[in-house]
Amino acid sequence: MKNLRIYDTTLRDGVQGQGISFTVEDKLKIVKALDEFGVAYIEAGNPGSNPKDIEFFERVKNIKLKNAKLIAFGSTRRANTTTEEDANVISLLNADTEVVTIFGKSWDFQVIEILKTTLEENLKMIYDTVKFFKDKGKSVIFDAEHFFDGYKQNPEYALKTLEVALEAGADSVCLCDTKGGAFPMEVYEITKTVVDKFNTEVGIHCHNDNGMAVADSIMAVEAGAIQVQGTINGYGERCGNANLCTLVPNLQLLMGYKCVPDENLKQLTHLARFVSEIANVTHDERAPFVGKNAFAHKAGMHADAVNKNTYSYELIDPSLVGNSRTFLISEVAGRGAVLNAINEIDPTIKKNSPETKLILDRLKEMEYLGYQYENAGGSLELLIRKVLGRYKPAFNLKEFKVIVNEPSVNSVNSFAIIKVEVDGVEEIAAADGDGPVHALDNAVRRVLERFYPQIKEMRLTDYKVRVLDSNSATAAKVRVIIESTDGKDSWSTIGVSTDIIEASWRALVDSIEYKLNKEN
Ligand SMILES: CC(=O)SCCNC(=O)CCNC(=O)[C@H](O)C(C)(C)COP(=O)(O)OP(=O)(O)OC[C@H]1O[C@@H](n2cnc3c(N)ncnc32)[C@H](O)[C@@H]1OP(=O)(O)O
Ligand SMILES: CC(=O)C(=O)O
Repeated sequence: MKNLRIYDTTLRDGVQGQGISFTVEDKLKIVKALDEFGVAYIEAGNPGSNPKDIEFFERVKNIKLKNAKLIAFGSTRRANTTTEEDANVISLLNADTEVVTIFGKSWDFQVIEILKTTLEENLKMIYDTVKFFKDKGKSVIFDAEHFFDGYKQNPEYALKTLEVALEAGADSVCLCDTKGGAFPMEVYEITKTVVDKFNTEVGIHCHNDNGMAVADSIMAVEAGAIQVQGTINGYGERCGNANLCTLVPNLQLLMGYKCVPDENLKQLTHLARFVSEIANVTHDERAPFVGKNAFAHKAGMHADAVNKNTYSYELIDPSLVGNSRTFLISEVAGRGAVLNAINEIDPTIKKNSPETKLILDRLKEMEYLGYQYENAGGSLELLIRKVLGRYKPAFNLKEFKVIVNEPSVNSVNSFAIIKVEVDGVEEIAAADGDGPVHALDNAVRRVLERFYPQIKEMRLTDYKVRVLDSNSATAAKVRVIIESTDGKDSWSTIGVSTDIIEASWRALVDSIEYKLNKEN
């Protein structure tokens, strides 16, 4: 099994992505998590860029890393100056890391048009900067910026930049598809040329502008690259960098390369979510391997097959990357899929039992009316209980009234009055609220708490409304989904109606009934 070195740049190229910014504390937490996961290198910032990164490199010295080497990143010296007087170079030195990564231009067009210097001076900038850090005892990785674009237009010059970096003592060279437009077959060919020509460790750093960063990185590895750069969740400049959460499982579990210790791979889903959480970015649930949907089976035939043998529709055992399998129950489900949910309530029911068919038919009728059970597990459980005769309504609604006053007084504009009956006893309560649904929620709790004090433990954590047929304008049907928790469990319930208050009421009743039924 060939060992690869995983080089994470979430804290450097990752923060070049739109919307991504970490505090020093965030960076320290992510460094610890990446080190636990077992990456070889953590490129953690650009000390020549900002005071935050300078503070980070000062504070990170107090953290003892078990697996990873920390890297400070920066450019070659500027044109027509010396390394000693270049502020970026000096900041990089002051970061005091054992390894530095220096990026320099490998594309002649960029040298002329962007650096506005000569091809010869660019080679000197690379040589001087690498040599400067080697003389200071550092390990140096040379990131050949725009290497693939450069190679396609002027291969001699692109190769020369690598040669100069190696002559100056660089310990490895990394080929960058900086503009993110390379195709996998050309990455393979060009990387192979470099691997065959130079006796050094070759790395790959791909951007995703044409959507091929992961494929490109894999082809570079196949051509002999052993250092693989990328970011957690693919964050990075423009369309992002090669996503390590996709790359690592592909390389290690499907292709047989060694990236991190096998047992550490189980941390991957947690790591991906942890970084999303810190970045304050909604986690991509469709992400391969680490998204909630990566092992979610919805089509009836798929769910049936997975129940028989998981190999039928799963690339890997989800637990290998710390993820888990789910079955989504919907109108495209078959008996095999609903059986899993039924068996949680009654394990004696079989796929061929008449109840299974009755539940499936009821589910499909309700989805036809606009219900969607895959995100409403609480209501699904109640539907199953009702068909199985394992449901006892906690109360009967006698009536409710909701009054909306405009203009509102002190932002309270709604009142609700409700009458219920529990075991032959009728009770009435009234409450106000910030809107009609809030008032109704307050009133129903107030009246039911007299019978069921445990309702006090419950609170709503989310309320979503979706218009199902917007072309019916204000007569449109709406779907309300409510999420609730009692501190121990969380559950979602659904209501559908052309009247938003009625749809909300149905979701609210299911939420309360779910709580009371789960305790019986
Ligand atoms: C492909 C990559 O992702 S490489 C990493 C890029 N990362 C970043 O740019 C983030 C950090 N950057 C920064 O904080 C700032 O750009 C700084 C502090 C480094 C420089 O800021 P400024 O001095 O104000 O320059 P500015 O950002 O406007 O322009 C970039 C300068 O770097 C030069 N430059 C660009 N690439 C290189 C290189 N490989 N080697 C040397 N100089 C370079 C440009 O020619 C330009 O120089 P000029 O001012 O003489 O025209
Ligand atoms: C170095 C780097 O981030 C790039 O070339 O994309």
